[in-house]
Amino acid sequence: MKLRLKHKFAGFTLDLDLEAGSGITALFGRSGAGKSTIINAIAGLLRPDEGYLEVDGTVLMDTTRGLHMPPHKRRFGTVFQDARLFAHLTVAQNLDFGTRYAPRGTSVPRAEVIDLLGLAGLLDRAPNTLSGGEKQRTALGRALLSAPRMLLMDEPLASLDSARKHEILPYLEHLRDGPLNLPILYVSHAVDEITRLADTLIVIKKGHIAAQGPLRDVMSDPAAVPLIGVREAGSVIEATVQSHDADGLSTLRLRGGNLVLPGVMAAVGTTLRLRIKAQDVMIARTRPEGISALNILAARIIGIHAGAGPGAAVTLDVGGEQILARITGRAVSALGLEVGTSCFAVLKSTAIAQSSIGR
Ligand SMILES: Nc1ncnc2c1ncn2[C@@H]1O[C@H](COP(=O)(O)OP(=O)(O)OP(=O)(O)O)[C@@H](O)[C@H]1O
Repeated sequence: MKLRLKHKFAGFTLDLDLEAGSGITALFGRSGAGKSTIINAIAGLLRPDEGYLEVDGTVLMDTTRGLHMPPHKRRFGTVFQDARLFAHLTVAQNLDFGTRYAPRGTSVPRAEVIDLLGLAGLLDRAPNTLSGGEKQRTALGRALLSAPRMLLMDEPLASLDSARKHEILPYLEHLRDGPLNLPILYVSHAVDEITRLADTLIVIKKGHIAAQGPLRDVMSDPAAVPLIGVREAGSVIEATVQSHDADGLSTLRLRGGNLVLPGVMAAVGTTLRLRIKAQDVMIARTRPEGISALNILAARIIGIHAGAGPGAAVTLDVGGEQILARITGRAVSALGLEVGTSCFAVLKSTAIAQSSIGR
């Protein structure tokens, strides 16, 4: 789905062309970058001084022509930070409300949505008896049942505590990978959430697109480090669980070797995505010995990007997989690192947090 969006307010302008295929397209950016305004503008909830919105060649809004398609006709399903359920209706009745908005001739199988979101046991409950995660699942179900052309989600997990967040993430992964094939535009400022969920990443800065592309490409692009934030930046790689070992560690196979990590819950054979923060990767010219770090991967340097400060982002090729390391410029000089240098990436087992492991 292609969107062309331009909205002008006093003191703030949104101007972007974005493309979102099926799966999750994450909108990421600093506070005030314009992420929520983009969601509200697409949904039709704003009255800008000047505004234009085109979706797959159809103009939904053009203030120069006095055109402003109302929100319910735009066919976008919305889920916000607060679930915004109808308090006087049960979960089932809230879901009915979604169905009522589905355009004639379209329908999303209700049983499938209830099953996908685990709502079967909650249907008779009132919203004030639900946990935060259950409320969000209901809001998501209601949005899905309106048969939207796209789902707009604005920080849907931001008001949940960490346990509730981890309870709902698998539902979002199933929605992403499931049969509904719905494009989802997903706003979050949490990098761990985005690296778990997104297929495509769009970084917003001051109402414009600063970077966009497949999640793994943007995350491993050294130029994107300042946009993501130096502490959060890092590559996303795929690895397959090979064994769960007797000492509580698990061995994962990636293209360029094995990783040994704690706390991996997935079954042997499962392919997972892992975020490896650039600041957790060290580089050695020769294979280190007598070192406690269990993960030592043979690598070759394919890019060095000096930062504005003392840091440098080094892109490593590890068996065809790109891993980003953030080290100091001083270390780059001291080790004589250049593009083409063969080296070793060194990673502590505990460097990859449970929140950085997704399906
Ligand atoms: N109706 C409006 N009139 C004028 N300025 C607006 C209007 N709506 C939003 N803005 C401005 O747009 C900018 C972006 O705000 P927005 O809430 O979209 O950012 P955000 O990226 O979602 O931030 P956060 O992560 O903090 O929610 C802000 O400077 C805000 O003041």
